[in-house]
Amino acid sequence: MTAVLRAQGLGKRYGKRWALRDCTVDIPEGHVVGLVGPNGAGKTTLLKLATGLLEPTTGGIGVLGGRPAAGPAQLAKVGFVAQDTPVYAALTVADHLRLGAGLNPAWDAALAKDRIARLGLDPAHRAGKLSGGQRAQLALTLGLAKRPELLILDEPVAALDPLARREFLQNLMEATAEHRLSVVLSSHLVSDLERTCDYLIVLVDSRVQVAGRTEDLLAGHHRLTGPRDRALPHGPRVVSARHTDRQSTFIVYGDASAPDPAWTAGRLNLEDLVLAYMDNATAERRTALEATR
Ligand SMILES: Nc1ncnc2c1ncn2[C@@H]1O[C@H](COP(=O)(O)OP(=O)(O)OP(=O)(O)O)[C@@H](O)[C@H]1O
Repeated sequence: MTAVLRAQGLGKRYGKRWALRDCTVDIPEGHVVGLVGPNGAGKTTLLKLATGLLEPTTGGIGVLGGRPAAGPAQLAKVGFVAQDTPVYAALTVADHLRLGAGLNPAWDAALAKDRIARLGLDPAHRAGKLSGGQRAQLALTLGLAKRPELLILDEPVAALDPLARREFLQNLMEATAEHRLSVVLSSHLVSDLERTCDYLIVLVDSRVQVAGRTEDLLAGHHRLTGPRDRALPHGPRVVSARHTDRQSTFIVYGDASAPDPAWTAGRLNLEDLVLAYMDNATAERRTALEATR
């Protein structure tokens, strides 16, 4: 199966500071991939490397078997909606659709027209006069109507109200099922990803913390709760640890069927899992900082 995105030792540095480092992922096609992480984690950097808007400092990245932005055929296969959902302020909604039709060989005029009508956008309206959310919807319509094989969306729902957010994510899932579309989208909101994404990448402090199919990740991680003074069973890898005076709670990856009855194993939801990896990265940063003092 073709990898929709394959990165090997990928890194991007600005001056002395790494925006992304040691990124090795291999994402199969046909997924809605959620890229989640806090502000400044490196999400936009990874997405821009995938679209060819940035060149790597180290390593390499392949998208749908080609080099990002390598030529017209590669450009036609990948749609990208940037974080600020750029549109041309002086052009009308209809102008944007005409532009899309002129620039994209696989343009789906019916999809674009239908989506604009369903959103209640006036084709004669100038884009500069649309609300932030309406501009985002216009940019997203252009991305979908391009009929790419891979649609890359940087924070696509940030400007949308809750109803529009749910409808857009629903549309995305339908489009992936109908048109062999793969999607990579970034978000801060795990609740959005939980409903939509079947593949997850957690990025914190410029490094990929974990990546994989969400159902595999959820099946493989557990919460182990037990007395503070009791040793943790051997086997599973500890992702994060929290302690009170009497009790310890570990998020672990691996077989958590502990023979010691003092430990209780529980399942996680996606938010617990993401927060555990963020927690872990924060604790590591704190330890590294303390070591330099
Ligand atoms: N052009 C640039 N010059 C210098 N540093 C940059 C540049 N672009 C990004 N960075 C830095 O690289 C790091 C990663 O930024 P990036 O925009 O990829 O994060 P992000 O996860 O998308 O954040 P957010 O969720 O806030 O959009 C940050 O520390 C940022 O300050």
